[in-house]
Amino acid sequence: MHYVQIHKLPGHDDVNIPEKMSSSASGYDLYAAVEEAVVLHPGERKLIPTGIALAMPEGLEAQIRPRSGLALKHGITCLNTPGTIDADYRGEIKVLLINLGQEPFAIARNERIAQMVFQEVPAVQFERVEVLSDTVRGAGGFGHTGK
Ligand SMILES: O=c1ccn([C@H]2C[C@H](O)[C@@H](COP(=O)(O)OP(=O)(O)OP(=O)(O)O)O2)c(=O)[nH]1
Ligand SMILES: [Mg+2]
Repeated sequence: MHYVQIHKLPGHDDVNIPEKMSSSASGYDLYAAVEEAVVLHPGERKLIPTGIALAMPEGLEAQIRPRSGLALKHGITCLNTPGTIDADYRGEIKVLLINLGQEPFAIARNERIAQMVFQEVPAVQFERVEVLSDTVRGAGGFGHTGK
């Protein structure tokens, strides 16, 4: 179990903190902390506040991912998916939504707009070499193994 500190930003006491909607869900749903309903017109993108900030242990990150229901029914997704929340970020978590659908989409306060998944992130140290080890794949990629 990892302990993550959560801070509710002033004026957002009424906004729910991220929540799992089933006991083994991967994602904690994020709630919109918009003051009043925000409309995303087709093709439009907007940064939606969540009213929360986190302090997680070093070695973790949080990913902001779309909700599939919003994507399927309304064409609403995260433009930068998965969004990266760094362990040392202390600002408000925001969600960059885009409307890829054909109809305007309204986001109300306390509506679930995306989900946040925590991941362990290994630290690496680069070791510069002149030659890399051989593999069967080698430099083949981008469809090299067939359709
Ligand atoms: O969907 C997102 C993505 C990022 N962030 C915040 C937390 C993250 O730690 C910070 C920086 O994100 P990122 O590294 O993706 O953006 P950048 O364009 O590289 O900005 P920076 O130069 O600040 O790292 O912005 C969010 O709140 N929501
Ligand atoms: Mg960055």
